[in-house]
Amino acid sequence: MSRATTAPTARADTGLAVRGLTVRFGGLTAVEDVDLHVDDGEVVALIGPNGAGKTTVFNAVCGLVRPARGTVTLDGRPLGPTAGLTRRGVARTLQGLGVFPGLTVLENVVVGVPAGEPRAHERARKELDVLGLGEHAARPVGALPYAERARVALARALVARPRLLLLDEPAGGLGHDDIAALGRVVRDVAARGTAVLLVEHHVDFVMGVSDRVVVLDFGHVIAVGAPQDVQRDPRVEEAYLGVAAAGGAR
Ligand SMILES: Nc1ncnc2c1ncn2[C@@H]1O[C@H](COP(=O)(O)OP(=O)(O)OP(=O)(O)O)[C@@H](O)[C@H]1O
Repeated sequence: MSRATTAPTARADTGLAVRGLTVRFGGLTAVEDVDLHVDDGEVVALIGPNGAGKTTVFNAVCGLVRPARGTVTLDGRPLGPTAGLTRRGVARTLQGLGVFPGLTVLENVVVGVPAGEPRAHERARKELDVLGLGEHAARPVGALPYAERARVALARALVARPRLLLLDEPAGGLGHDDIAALGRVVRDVAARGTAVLLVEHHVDFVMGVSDRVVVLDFGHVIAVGAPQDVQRDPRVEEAYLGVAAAGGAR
């Protein structure tokens, strides 16, 4: 059995590669020298206790924060600021979903089709059907329960047919059945060759859906490995799972 390790999985020329990422907010070093890699067709979860630096890494990948040091590349080319993400085949969902409550379900998903690509409405309808939202197409998103709104946000990301999908706490606020359904969707997306990076607190979801788990603590990677190996790693138990068992936050 392989053990969880802190060694980077280094293949910088395909997929997402984060190398030596250091981000500072004034005098605070939020993440330091973080390496991670997400290959095509792979689901990688970034976990860690509150304040470990997960969102900071995610935001650096999205171009929302500027690293003090390090690089973020997709297929060997630097990932630029947010505006360039769609062109590079990157789609993401955000905590709080970011859907437009006054627009219909269909309109929200049409927004996700990259500008200039044909048959936007047809594509959006297909995506809604795949995610079981077809019957809600004409309803305002604001009228839907949270779980359906979360699926609209996911549909909007997927309709872009991303080659890299970034999910920020996708299981947050969902019940057991919706989390199971989300897991199936994420695995289907990866099976089509998409690289998936997710930040998530829900340990069972992470363990069920991920090929690899990267554990952050105090801004450093403390373990990388298959979910079952990471789960047994004493450093992780101490830093994260033990904390989660004791109540979630430190
Ligand atoms: N914009 C900011 N300005 C100053 N400090 C920040 C900023 N964003 C994050 N931090 C700090 O950086 C560290 C890492 O925060 P981050 O939000 O990345 O952690 P996290 O693992 O995502 O936490 P959580 O699970 O609570 O979302 C924390 O100490 C946090 O207070």
